[in-house]
Parts: sequence; C-alpha cells; structure tokens
Amino acid sequence: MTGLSYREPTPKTIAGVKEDWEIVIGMEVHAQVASAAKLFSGASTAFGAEPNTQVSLVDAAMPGMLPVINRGCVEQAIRTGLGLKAEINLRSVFDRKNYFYPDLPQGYQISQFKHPIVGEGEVLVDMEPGVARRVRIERIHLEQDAGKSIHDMDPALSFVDLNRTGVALMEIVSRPDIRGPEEAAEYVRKLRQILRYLGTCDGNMQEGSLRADVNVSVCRRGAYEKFRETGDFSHLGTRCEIKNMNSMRFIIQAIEYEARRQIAILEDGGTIDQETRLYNPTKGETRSMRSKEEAHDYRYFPDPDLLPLEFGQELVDEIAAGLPELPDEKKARLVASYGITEYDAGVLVAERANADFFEAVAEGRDGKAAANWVINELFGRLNKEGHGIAESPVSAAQLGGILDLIAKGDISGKIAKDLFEIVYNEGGDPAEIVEARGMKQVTDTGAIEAAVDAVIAANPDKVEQAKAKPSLAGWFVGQVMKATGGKANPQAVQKLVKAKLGVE
Ligand SMILES: Nc1ncnc2c1ncn2[C@@H]1O[C@H](COP(=O)(O)OP(=O)(O)OP(=O)(O)O)[C@@H](O)[C@H]1O
Ligand SMILES: [Mg+2]
Ligand SMILES: [Mg+2]
Repeated sequence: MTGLSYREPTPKTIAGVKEDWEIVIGMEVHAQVASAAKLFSGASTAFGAEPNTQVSLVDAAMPGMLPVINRGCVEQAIRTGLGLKAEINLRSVFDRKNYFYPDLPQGYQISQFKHPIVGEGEVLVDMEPGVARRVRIERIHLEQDAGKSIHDMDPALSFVDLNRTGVALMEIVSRPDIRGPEEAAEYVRKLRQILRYLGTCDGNMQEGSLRADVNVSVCRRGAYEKFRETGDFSHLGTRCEIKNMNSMRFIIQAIEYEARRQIAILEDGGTIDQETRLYNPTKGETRSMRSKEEAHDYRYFPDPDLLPLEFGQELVDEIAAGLPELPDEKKARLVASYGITEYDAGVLVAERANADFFEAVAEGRDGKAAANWVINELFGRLNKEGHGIAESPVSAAQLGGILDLIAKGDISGKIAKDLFEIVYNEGGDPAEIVEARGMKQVTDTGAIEAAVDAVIAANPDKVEQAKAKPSLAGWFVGQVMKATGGKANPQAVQKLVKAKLGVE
C-alpha cells in the first residue's frame, strides 16, 4: 500500500519492418550485503584494499576449512525481504553451484537454489506522478561472490584477486513484469533506493555493490496478456540475458539494442537462441558470451558442510519492528502532511537524508514554501558544486530562519535569495544578518510613499504616458524597488503607485 493511487504505464512498442513488437524484461539484481565480514568467514569486505589481503583460509578453500554462516548477513536478507513486502522462509537451504573458474577457488559457489531465504514480494516502479508499475519479485537468495580475474595488467599474464571471494550477495530476481527500457532503469533506481533506506546494501554501482543481469525478450501484441492470465511462458519470446550491467544509461541502451536485434531476426524468419550476452558501451552493441547449448550444468546439490538455515518467526518480527519508513510510505505521508506535490515529494524522498532535512525545515512552517526552498534553492545550489545534503553549509535551522523572515514580511522573496547566498557562503544567523546589514523590507508606508513621490516628481513625462497607458505603472514600481534597494514591500509599492497615478 502506497497511499497514492496510480495507473500502470503502457508497454513500450517498437515498430519493426513488418509489425509492432512489445518488450518483456525480467531482472536479476546482485546486491552486495552491507556487512563488515563475508558470508561464511570473518574476512573484511572493505572496498579498495590491496589484492589478496582480505582472504581467510575458508575463502581460499584450503582443505578442511569449514564455512560458518554470518548471522548479520542473514538478518540483512530478512530485512531486505520485509522491505520488499516479501514472504520470509523460516527454512532455506544452501546449495553448491559447481563450475570452474580461476577466481573461484572452491570450484563451486555456495548459493540457494530450490529453497531461497525470501519468496514473493514486489517493487513499485514510479514512472511519473500517478503512473507506476508493480513489478513482482520472485525470490531473493543469498550467495557468495567470486573473486576477480585481472587480464589487463600484463599482456602475457593473468592475475587473480580473491578479496571479493565469499562476500555476501543477495540475488533479487524479478518476474518478467518490466515493459520497457526506461522502466528497467527505474526499477533498478527504485530497488537501490529501498536497499539504501533499509541499510542492507550501499548501492554503489561504480564499486560493483549493485549489478544487474537484464533478461530481454520480444513478443507480438496480446501475447504478454495471455502469459499473465495463464502463467505459461510459451506465450513469451525466448529471452537473452545481458550480464553485469552497472549503469542506468547502459541498461537503457543495451535493452533497446537487444530488442531491435531480436526483432530483426524474427521478422527475417529466424529464431532467437537463448544465450548470455555482454553489452559493449563503446560500440553500443550486445554480443554473445555463451549459448544455451554450451550452458553450464551446475549440478546443484545441498552443501554438505552447511545445515539448512532455520530461524524462528520471532527473529522476523523483531527485524520487522525495527524497519524504517520506506520511500513509498514516506512520499505519501509528505504529500498528506505538508500539502506538497507528489513530484516534489518524489524528489525529496530520493535519499532519506534529503527527506529528513526537508521535514526539519517544514515542521511548523508552510510546507510548499519549504519544499520550494529546499529543492530549488538548496539542492539546486548543492548540485552545482556536486555536493550532497551531508555537505550542505546551510543547516535546516538556518533555512527555516530565512523562511520565517519571509513569512513575517521582514524580507521580500528577492532579498531572501541574497540572504540565502550570504548564509551559504559565510554562515550566520539569518535574522541577525538581516538586522546587521539593513536588509529588512520597508513596510513603513511613510518611507515607501516618499520614495514613490520622488520617482513621480522626477519623471513627469512618464506620468503623462502612464495615465494614458496604465500598464506603465509597472515601470514606476520597478524604479521604486530599485531606489529602495529591493527592500520595499512590492505590494505596498504597487498600491501606492496606482493610487498616485490615478490608474487601475
Ligand atoms: N521470456 C522472458 N522474457 C524476459 N525475461 C524473462 C523471460 N523468462 C524469464 N525471464 C526472467 O529471467 C530471469 C531468470 O532468472 P533466474 O535467476 O530465475 O534464472 P537464470 O538466469 O536461468 O539463472 P542464473 O541465476 O544462473 O543466471 C528472471 O528475472 C525472469 O523473470
Ligand atoms: Mg539468477
Ligand atoms: Mg540469470
């Protein structure tokens, strides 16, 4: 329940040479569990260390070493499941997924196959205010990451770094419910946002903490609806899986390229081979990595070194009780309590710290004005310098102080922007700055009247013109504002100018 109503977006269609096609996408997102230690060993997970300095004997698969499950990682997976409104399985099983690769010393990856820790959930993907897609989550399982092979340091040698080996990952598998390239990118953005709110993954895509395998197929109109009614995958086209995507922009480009590639083959009378592909951003193309025929037989079987993972409902309830307010709920609450638009609320909840800052400013003040100042002035200014809210030189109390001065009529909106610049660059208490620098708005009608009289006396021909053409009154208002250094109350000036000129 989000509290905000929405309709689903229309699926993206691509015109082929012969007919229109629809895209169907399902995602497998690998999210690194936020944890100081690995899934089955105590080795550190810190990013950027010297190669092979964070490798325990378990990670290196020394004979006789036994894995011991990290309770913190299990709790993170449960927390993630709850955040995605998913079923939590009180009993799950770790399996060995067997394959050979130089960066996989065990010769298998410990994963979960038939019995994952988390079952069905959902992610609401926001496309624009009032338009969102509910993407069903099929499962989340816990697994180990592999190491890293390095081929580009020496033309004749390959190196292996095992620091990542054994780091805990959550594989979050969606149903094929995503219907366009932009939706796919938004899905990753929203999932990342929820994980960051939960504190279960830092979401750092450059460092590889969040990577997506994108499964793409195309179908003719009407086929997808038949799939949804029956659950029968044969209504859908054959999927290709684009591995290891870590940028929203490349996800969009890769899906567009891949859909067109498949459509061209199908319209030519060909068939799609189910295969794993890689996207090359420089060429803007996907290319085949391995086909289904060569696909691995992973020989999954329950890991004999590990007991089934079992915990009680009390643990789930305890974690549920400690969940933070999540983005959808926060957005609905901000709209309801502060009277701001859904769009603004969406911007504010992008990061938890942004929303917290806004609430500290808006509390007890005009919500719309607060949203406007936080988003347009403060975020706008911070963005220019590539800063986030944590680096803001203006505190919520200071911005609130500026808003109070506007609300009291002490300063005009224009002066408020100057004041904001001063506070941003020099710091200080807004009310004291206004006092000390004589920035207070002149509301005293006597003083304003004197300024109006002076401008009228100095411009007799303009006065004549304005009497014939009342819209010229605006020019006088401008002159008076200039003469008072922008400090006169604009409404009071306008009223006086019109009265003195005798125009409406
Ligand atoms: N016809 C289809 N078109 C698009 N996506 C599909 C289609 N069929 C399945 N998918 C999606 O493909 C993904 C399959 O992921 P899953 O982890 O279940 O298997 P896998 O890719 O075979 O295994 P592995 O984890 O080894 O890569 C899911 O996200 C699913 O929704
Ligand atoms: Mg998978
Ligand atoms: Mg896959």
